[in-house]
Amino acid sequence: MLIIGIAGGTGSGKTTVVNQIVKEIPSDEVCVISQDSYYKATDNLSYDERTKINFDHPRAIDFDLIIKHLKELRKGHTINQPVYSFIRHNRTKETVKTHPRKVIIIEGILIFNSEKLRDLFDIKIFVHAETDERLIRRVRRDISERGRDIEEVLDRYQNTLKPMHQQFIEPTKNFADIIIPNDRHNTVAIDIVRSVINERL
Ligand SMILES: Nc1ncnc2c1ncn2[C@@H]1O[C@H](COP(=O)(O)OP(=O)(O)O)[C@@H](O)[C@H]1O
Ligand SMILES: Nc1ccn([C@@H]2O[C@H](COP(=O)(O)O)[C@@H](O)[C@H]2O)c(=O)n1
Repeated sequence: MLIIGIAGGTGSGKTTVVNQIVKEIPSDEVCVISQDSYYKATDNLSYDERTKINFDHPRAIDFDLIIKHLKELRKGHTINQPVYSFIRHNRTKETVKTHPRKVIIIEGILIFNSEKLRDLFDIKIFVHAETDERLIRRVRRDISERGRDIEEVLDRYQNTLKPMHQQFIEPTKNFADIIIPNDRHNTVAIDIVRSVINERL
């Protein structure tokens, strides 16, 4: 079994890179876990209170549950991965059965922040894109897919996202084995990652 962690700032292209890697691997040999599924449940808060949460700070993430689930998968057990709603800013009641596979990929902005989690990764990849490129992608994606408007995205960017990126995400690039420059679609880097996976399996 090979556990691959893919970190990088919001909009850097983590999900896109994961999809490119996964499409070349038979579906019964790979599973994907998203850190976004593991935002802490906040049923005790009102919607207005939830909109004020700093989602780019490590304390927003249930690292204990991610680590527990990865260890379960490593033992060959199926897990119930939570499902998160960016519209409601909360976990839903649904879960997705995620089965153990030869290759387990986990992606998220803060996954290199926890030492205990980092220690579970066989390969650590950081996806890099310039700040302005990430902001442009984030504006487009959050408006079209996550039910946001331009004011929401820019306020969040200025108040939490940018300072948290500098404090908690960018420094974790130093933990990476491979850094993928992703200002443009980087097919060479994806090919290299695929070869590394094939070699290790
Ligand atoms: N190399 C790229 N060039 C142009 N657009 C990209 C690139 N990589 C990702 N995108 C686009 O940017 C947006 C955010 O990408 P995504 O993979 O969701 O980022 P992340 O998971 O890191 O937040 C998506 O709309 C995606 O299609
Ligand atoms: N309710 C939420 C929860 C998180 N976010 C933002 O999502 C970003 C991380 O997801 P990516 O897919 O972009 O890596 C993070 O920057 C949070 O600000 C949100 O907007 N709303």
